Amino acid sequence: MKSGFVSILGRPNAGKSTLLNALIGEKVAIVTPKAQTTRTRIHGIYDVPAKKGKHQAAQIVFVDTPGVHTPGTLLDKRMMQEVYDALETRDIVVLIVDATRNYNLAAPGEKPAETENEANKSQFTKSQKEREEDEFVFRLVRKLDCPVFLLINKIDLINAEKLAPLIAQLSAQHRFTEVIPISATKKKGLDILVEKLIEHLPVGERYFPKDQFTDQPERFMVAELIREKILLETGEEVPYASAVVVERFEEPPPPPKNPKPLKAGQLPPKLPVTRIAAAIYCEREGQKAILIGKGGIKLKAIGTAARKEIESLLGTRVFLELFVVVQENWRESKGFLATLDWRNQLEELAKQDDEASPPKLLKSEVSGSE
Ligand SMILES: Nc1nc2c(ncn2[C@@H]2O[C@H](COP(=O)(O)OP(=O)(O)OP(=O)(O)O)[C@@H](O)[C@H]2O)c(=O)[nH]1
Repeated sequence: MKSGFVSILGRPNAGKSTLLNALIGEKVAIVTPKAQTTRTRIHGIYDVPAKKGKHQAAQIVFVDTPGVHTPGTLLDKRMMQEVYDALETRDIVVLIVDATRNYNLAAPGEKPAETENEANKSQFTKSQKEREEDEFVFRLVRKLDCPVFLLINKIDLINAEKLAPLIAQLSAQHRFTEVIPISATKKKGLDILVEKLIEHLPVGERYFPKDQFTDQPERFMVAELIREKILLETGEEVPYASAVVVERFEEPPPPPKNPKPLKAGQLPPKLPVTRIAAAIYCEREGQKAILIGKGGIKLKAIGTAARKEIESLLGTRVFLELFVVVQENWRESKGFLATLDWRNQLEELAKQDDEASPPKLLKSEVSGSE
């Protein structure tokens, strides 16, 4: 069989996480219309059976990455480090671009052209920044020594006649191994993508068990689902200044192995309950007030929406308690950012298990529960 790592690279909002979820067929990464939704590398594992006349069996480990952007805060720098790490440990890179955007790129090796709209300073800054970031992404892929695919995403949103010039323009940026137009939401072009990826993957054994679809443990997916609802429910700077840490995750006891058959008219027993407490961190009192909302209405909306999804993820009922904590300037705190990293949290939990003590609760203030 074939196996290997495929890193998904692109600007914020290009559709990386949507593509990952579409390929895996499960919600592995959260998706929102807001840029910079993804903050860490996330592995989605796709075990593909052989298809006669098309491809052999394969295990493709897709690595979703944060969107490539100019770092402002220390958090941004860490997000970009996640991108670089994903580029180092890969067999293939897929660069995903948004077909609805305009690309005004300098040719490889050429100095970027001057921006056209100097009269409108805010417009200037935005388009200049976007162009610089686009050019940076293409420079990144030009340094790679592995196959790089260009995926032109969101083709469901553009007129067909726009596609050929876009392909021609972007193909001039690099000698891409494949250029494939796709729609991640409509699942268009994904079969050919998988087929071509398998063609270019090395021969090798599975990296993960056959039935595993992500390396991300449940409790961290739970934290991400809560963060997704914060992103969807709040505006302005709140989504970017928020972080979620699951502080308590109490699974119900396993169901009896040989349950008694139900008697006529007897209702099935209620699903067991998972008890979860999570802290939502923000940077300022004002953000905390927004997150809680008048009379706790916002926190309740976040909790309700998150609970529903967590229940379907875990297959149990869920009691979800949310806390809002102000941690000033956490995006610039090296120590705090390290504790947010779920891989570090896993190590910490493993240590606590060794010492047979209950999971440590971070200091937090109770603000609402669902
Ligand atoms: N119409 C359409 N929308 C898409 C498609 N792919 C993604 N989107 C939308 O684009 C937005 C961004 O998608 P994400 O998957 O979160 O993008 P991302 O590249 O992971 O974003 P970051 O986490 O910011 O790096 C969401 O609103 C998606 O629903 C597509 O093929 N067609």
